[in-house]
Formats: sequence, C-alpha cells, structure tokens
Amino acid sequence: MAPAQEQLEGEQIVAQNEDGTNCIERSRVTVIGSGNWGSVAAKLIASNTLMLDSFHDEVRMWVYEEVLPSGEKLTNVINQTNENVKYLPGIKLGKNVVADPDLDNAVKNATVLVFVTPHQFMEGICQRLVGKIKPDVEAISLIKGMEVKMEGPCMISSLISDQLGINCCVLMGANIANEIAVEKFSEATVGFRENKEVAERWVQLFSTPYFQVTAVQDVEGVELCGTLKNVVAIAAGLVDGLEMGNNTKAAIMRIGLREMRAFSKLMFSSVRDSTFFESCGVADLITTCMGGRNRKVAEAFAKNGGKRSFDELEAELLQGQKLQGVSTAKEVYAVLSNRGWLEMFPLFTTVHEICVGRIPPTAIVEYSEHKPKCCLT
Ligand SMILES: NC(=O)C1=CN([C@@H]2O[C@H](COP(=O)(O)OP(=O)(O)OC[C@H]3O[C@@H](n4cnc5c(N)ncnc54)[C@H](O)[C@@H]3O)[C@@H](O)[C@H]2O)C=CC1
Ligand SMILES: O=C(CO)COP(=O)(O)O
Repeated sequence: MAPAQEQLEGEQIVAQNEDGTNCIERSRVTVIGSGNWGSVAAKLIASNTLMLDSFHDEVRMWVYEEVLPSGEKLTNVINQTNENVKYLPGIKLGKNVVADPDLDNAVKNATVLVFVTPHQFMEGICQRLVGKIKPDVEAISLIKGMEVKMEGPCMISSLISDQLGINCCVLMGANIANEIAVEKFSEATVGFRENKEVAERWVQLFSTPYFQVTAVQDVEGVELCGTLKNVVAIAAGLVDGLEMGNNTKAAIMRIGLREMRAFSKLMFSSVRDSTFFESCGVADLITTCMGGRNRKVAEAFAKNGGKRSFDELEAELLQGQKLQGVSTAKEVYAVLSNRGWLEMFPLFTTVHEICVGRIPPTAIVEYSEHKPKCCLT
C-alpha cells in the first residue's frame, strides 16, 4: 500500500493555506446512494479517509429522502444516530459520514464520486448531475446492472462516463453487504480501463484488513460479472423454492457461469477469461446464489407457484431494498432477442420468461432432448 500512497500524494494538486504556504489538495468523497450496500460502502470509505492524508475526513452520502413510520426524515435520523436505521440498522457508519438529501449540494465540492444505487435510478440521477459536478472528478460504480437503449446495451459505468464526461471504474465482488457491515472477511475486484494509478487509488480507498480489493484491467468483464450473476441468482432461488437440492443448484450455477462468460465475450471481445476467477466472477456468483436477495425472492416466487408477482414479493420481503435480477433478466432478454441469440442462452431466456409469467417456475428444471428452450439441456 505504501507506494500507492506516495504516488498518490506525488500527483496531488498543491493548494495554498491562508498563510500562503503550500499544502496537498485533499480529495473529497461523495457516495451517491444510501441503501444496504451504499451505507456499507460509506462506512468502509469513512474508516479509510480518517487515515489517509490525501482525503478529507468527511464522507458525504446522498440519501434519497424518505419519511420513516416515526414521522422523522431518514437523513435527520442518520445524522443524529450515525446509523441508517432503514437500510442498515444496528451498524454505526462512522461519525465522519454526513447524510445529505440534496443531490446538488452533496456533489458540489466532491472530487471523488462513488455511485451505488439500484441501477434503474441511474439514468435519472445522471441527468440531474449534468453540469453540477467538477470536471476533473474521478468516479467508480458499485452498481450491478445495465440499461438497454435503442442503440443497444449500455453498462452503468458507460452511462456515467458518457453522460457526465468523466472516467469511471467499477468495483464488484462477493459482497453481501450485511456481512461486510459486521466486518466478516470479503474480497472485491476493481475493474479499470487504462490508468493503473487511478485503480490503485480506488484499492486504497476501499481496502481494509477485512475487505481485500484487487484491480484488473477489464472494466467490462468485471461489470458484466456483477450484472449477470443476478440473473443466475434468480434461477438458483427458483431451484431452492422447488426444493430440487444441491446438485441441481450447482448445475444451474455452472450453466449460468457459462452463459455469463459467453454473453460477456459476445458483447465485448476484450473480456478476459481470468476475470471470471476473480471475486467479481465465480465468488460473487456463489455468494449471491447462496445468500442474496435475488435468490430469496425467487425462492418465494417458486414456492407460490408463480402466483404472486416479483414486485409484490420484493416489497414484502425486502422492505424498500431493490432486486436487480428481474429487470436485468428483462434487459438481457431484449439484447438476446434483438440479436437473434435467444436459443444460445437458454438459462437467461428461461429466467426472464418465468419472471414475466409466460412459463411456470418449474420450467427452470425441465429437461428433455425434445424441448430446445429448456435450460438444463
Ligand atoms: N446489498 C448488497 O448486498 C449489495 C448490493 N450491490 C449493488 O449495489 C446497488 C445498490 O444496492 P443497495 O445499496 O443494496 O440498495 P438497496 O436495494 O438496499 O436500497 C434501495 C435504495 O434505493 C433508494 N431509492 C428508492 N427509490 C429511489 C429513487 N426513485 N431514486 C433513487 N434512489 C431510490 C432507496 O432510498 C435505497 O437507498 C445495486 O446495484 C446492488 O446490486 C452490490 C453488492 C452487494
Ligand atoms: O451483489 C450481491 C452480493 O455480492 C448481493 O446480491 P443480492 O442483490 O441478490 O442480495
């Protein structure tokens, strides 16, 4: 870590104190998002900014404001108790985390932006940020998801880069937020495009003894791993709900991983096989299929025979937290359908068709040589 720190400080713009002496211009971090993972990300970063001379201590966290059943505003409660009582109850974020409900104010002094909201809100957030951020800001996306536009699919890091004109790395991994919140050991992967020094700076900002981060030069591969595993997690949850057992679930995960790799490489020929062996790849697939929210809601969907919608079950089981897998399955399906690839991706295709009620949950495990659409063939 020491060399990265030296490089970092060597690169800093020198500012002047009031008495005319030189000092290092410290970076200011704003986290855009304050859900389950957003709050944990703020906690991780806040523990590090206190120790790194090149960062201001304060970490600003933009909160999508809501009124709690007590009648209090979530932002006020976070600032009074130092806890996100709705999305991460029982965990102190660090006294240097400041919740801010005003997006413009939250970003106005930031030189470092960490994006971590459910992916469906990012287009609107980016539109609101145009012209509001400093031009030399560095950004990272922790968001697992993609958008599909008329001109084709767009990863969230590209949406951020294109709309705001800034560089954007990604951080993905086997990162169930509640486990990292209580400081259980985890790993994560930073994906970067060209600038290794910027990637090392992100590694430095996020790494703790219990959160080990490594960087790989494959931004699309890392982001697609994080995005696509949520579709496989829906399939794993369906298998759990159908009580099919561990062998079937392992088969679903293997087929899912194969489709993740094939889809990623068709989308971006630069995607590296080695990325699938990083935390963002096979490890995230395993943890999400074992213990994630997508798995949990899909299990309930299958147990109810597909009679209660994902939206209804999400609201009931997640209490305001958001699923990414159902909308990602729809987005992936749109890409596959537009390109005539549906038959090549039976698992991704089947997951979407189950989610929208076109076929029953049991279709995830129907196998037959005579049923070309089934995923277990
Ligand atoms: N929770 C986890 O364990 C992990 C989540 N992620 C990813 O992080 C991203 C963010 O997820 P979480 O922090 O877990 O969020 P979450 O699902 O816990 O919470 C939902 C968030 O969305 C906000 N929200 C609701 N309506 C909104 C609107 N109209 N505009 C903007 N924000 C709105 C809520 O205030 C809340 O902060 C997702 O892409 C997820 O896949 C990645 C790794 C782990
Ligand atoms: O991405 C995650 C773990 O790395 C969390 O997945 P879920 O959204 O399914 O909980």
